[in-house]
Amino acid sequence: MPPQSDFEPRSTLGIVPPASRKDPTTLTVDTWLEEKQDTDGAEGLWRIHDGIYDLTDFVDKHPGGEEWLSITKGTDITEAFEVHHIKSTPEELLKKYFVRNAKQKRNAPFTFKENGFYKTLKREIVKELPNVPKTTARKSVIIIDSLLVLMFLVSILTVRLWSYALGVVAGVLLGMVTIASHNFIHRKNNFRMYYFNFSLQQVREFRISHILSHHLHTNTIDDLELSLLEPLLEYFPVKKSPLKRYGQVLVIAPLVWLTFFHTPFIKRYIEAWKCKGKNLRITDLTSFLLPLAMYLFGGRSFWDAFWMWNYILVCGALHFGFVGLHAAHHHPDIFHDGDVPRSTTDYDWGISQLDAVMDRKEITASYFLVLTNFGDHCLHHMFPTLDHAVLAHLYPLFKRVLNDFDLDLRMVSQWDTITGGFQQLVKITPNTTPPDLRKYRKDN
Ligand code: HEM
Repeated sequence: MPPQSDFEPRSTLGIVPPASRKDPTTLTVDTWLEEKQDTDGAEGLWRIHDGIYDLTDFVDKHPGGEEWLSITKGTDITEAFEVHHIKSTPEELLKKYFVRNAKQKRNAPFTFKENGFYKTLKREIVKELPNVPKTTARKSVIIIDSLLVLMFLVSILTVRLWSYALGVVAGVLLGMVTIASHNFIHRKNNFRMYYFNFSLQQVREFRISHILSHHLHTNTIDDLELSLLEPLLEYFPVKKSPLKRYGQVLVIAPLVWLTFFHTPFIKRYIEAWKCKGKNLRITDLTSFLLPLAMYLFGGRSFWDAFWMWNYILVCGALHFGFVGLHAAHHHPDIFHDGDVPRSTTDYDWGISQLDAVMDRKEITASYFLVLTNFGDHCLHHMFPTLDHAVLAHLYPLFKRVLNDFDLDLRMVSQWDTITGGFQQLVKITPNTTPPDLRKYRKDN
């Protein structure tokens, strides 16, 4: 493993972060992918566990889409490979592309042992899936499509009636559509994933920062969703002045939520100017369908529609930012890199997810809330290609496997994750013991 440099926090998991982690002026999803090539020991090809694979001839044939493989060339895709496939066909196919054993140790301590927690749970899920009614996933489609239509109608009415109150409703609908579209981004390309672009964010960037980084190395120094918030919001338990600790909670956090949609958009276009548009996609144009409809059917000038669209974006960003950052990952009892981990050499990836997630009782109780509030978070992290409506059927089985391994899914209240998020922001002392999952057992 390459030596760790002087980053703060030093990863207690032994992960070497990308070189530009501490430099917000250069850290982007693209520099992260590029710099992973220096730390992952993939020898210019694709690394899975300790094998090097040449997937060049397979990239265009990949049933999940070409993009997943083309953007990850030169990196370690172990976790991505393990969690995005439910059946064993990809493993069989992979053998054909083996080139040699890797020379370097993996830059992460996560393992997927056959009899370990994650692989056992996956095998049980494969057995259970045929019992889930085929029509289950339709529920998600009906909800997201209805929300989308409502969002367009309310946004147009916001301009027609020139109502800032209605703009707040349109913003909340935009936030909900954005969150619900996340259910579709983890799979092979499909048109509903582009609903995400109405928020000015971009599917391609999200697939890197959220899916390939945050989902796989959650709350570690390699989690781009945390690094991209720094130095404004620091969720890792690092040294901070009192001004910074409380300033983050009272002033900076609300400002970050308000600009959650505009900031990545502006950064993307600054980057596009530098790289001659290589980071842009024709599908990004979907972002502008909402303001176009507001202008065409709103009955007011272009600038009026433009102004109201931005107002709706800010309201939607506030909703999305607040919900997203208080959904599941931040609480003093949740593992953040810098805390003492469960293991630095043989850390079952599924257990690392249990350590980095808390689910919320009120949200899990309603499927509408699950889809629009990043619910069923732990199961979704572990099986991201399964529709959220399918995940709802898997809880009895999940609980059984958890019991067999004497593990727990921490179920808390929404209030706990909101207050926990703020407590984590002011926290400066790392936890000296690994997460105690049983602490919340009585609440289940
Ligand atoms: C970065 C690594 C990879 C990612 C993120 C990824 C992602 C995906 C996704 C999202 C799907 C569609 C699943 C769905 O919509 O239900 C898929 C399907 C598939 N992938 Fe991959 N993949 C990766 C690497 C590979 C590799 C290396 C192979 C084999 C050499 C492979 C073989 C397959 C096959 C055979 C399917 C269709 C069958 C199935 O879903 O089990 N993938 N992949």
